[in-house]
Amino acid sequence: MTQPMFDRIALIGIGLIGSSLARVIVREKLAGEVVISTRREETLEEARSLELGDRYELDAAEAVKDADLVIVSVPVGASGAVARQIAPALKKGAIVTDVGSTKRSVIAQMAPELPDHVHFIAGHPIAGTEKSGPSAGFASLFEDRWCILIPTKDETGSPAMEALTAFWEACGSRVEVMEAGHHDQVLALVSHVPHLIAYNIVGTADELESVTEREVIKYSASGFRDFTRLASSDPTMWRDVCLHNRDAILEMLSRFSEDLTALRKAVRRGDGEALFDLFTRTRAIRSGIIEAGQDVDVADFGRSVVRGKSENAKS
Ligand SMILES: NC(=O)C1=CN([C@@H]2O[C@H](COP(=O)(O)OP(=O)(O)OC[C@H]3O[C@@H](n4cnc5c(N)ncnc54)[C@H](O)[C@@H]3O)[C@@H](O)[C@H]2O)C=CC1
Ligand SMILES: O=C(O)C(=O)Cc1ccc(O)cc1
Repeated sequence: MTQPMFDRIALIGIGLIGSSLARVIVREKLAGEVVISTRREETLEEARSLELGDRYELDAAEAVKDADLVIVSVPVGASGAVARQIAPALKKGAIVTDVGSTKRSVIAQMAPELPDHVHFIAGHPIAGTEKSGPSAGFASLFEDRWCILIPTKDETGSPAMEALTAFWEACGSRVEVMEAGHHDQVLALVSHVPHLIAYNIVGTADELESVTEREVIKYSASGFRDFTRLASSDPTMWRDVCLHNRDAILEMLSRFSEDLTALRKAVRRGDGEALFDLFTRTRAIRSGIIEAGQDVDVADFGRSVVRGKSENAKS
């Protein structure tokens, strides 16, 4: 029998992401033992009844003892508290990582709490759904998805970095290394602001007195349905994302508002040429993404979009 990649993996937080990791770790036999910890007893019991791990601990410090890899999968606002809790129990040489949707804040919260004798490498799988909780996860979630890693200290090219890269690749992902600030800008544009737009449009529909709820349900075409899917995402997770990537989100929202004002003006003036030009440009971006399939390079996509260009997809 081949050796598992890690003797013991501790998963702190067992919602959509933590439980998907648990499932793929078991399927791919990536750990000798999987230890699961979460804050609430009911959630831990749910994980136990789903048989997601080998051991279940309410105390996160107990869970990380002797673990070679610790993956923190909690709402980003709880990262500092979790790091503080686990710090005294971490094994020398352990790899500590996370999956949070924002990176500058998570690193600022966790790095000062963790001892020098561990390797802290922040992470973010760009894979998810609008669902949450232990039963929402599935083993194939990370397949053909990008996972962004952000080495802290001098982990670039280190054995820990190589081991974590190999771990994500075994989960089916492609790994890209990125700087935290750049990650936060790119994700503000391609994920955080789109979620805010969805929350906003669904909120607007909810408040519009001239349109009944029945009509919204009855006539919603797939475009609006897509918004309702995003807007049903977990409120705690998205509140934390907004609070912890504030600057980048505000910057992208300003750009968005400016462009929306220009679009509004084109509609008001009946400027068909401006509307046609914009719709042609955006259609090309979509085709580029589809043609490139999973070959879209997240960093390139982000860089070009953040720069405001559309040469985003590798062909
Ligand atoms: N949902 C998604 O599509 C994606 C989420 N992420 C990130 O992954 C992280 C986890 O998200 P999900 O798994 O979707 O959330 P979830 O709501 O499904 O699960 C969160 C888990 O964290 C636990 N938890 C909350 N506070 C805790 C604390 N103080 N100590 C210990 N456990 C605590 C909860 O009990 C639950 O088990 C978040 O940081 C999110 O930004 C990253 C990629 C995709
Ligand atoms: O459900 C969707 O469409 C998503 O966008 C999932 C998602 C949510 C948050 C992330 O940080 C990454 C992926």
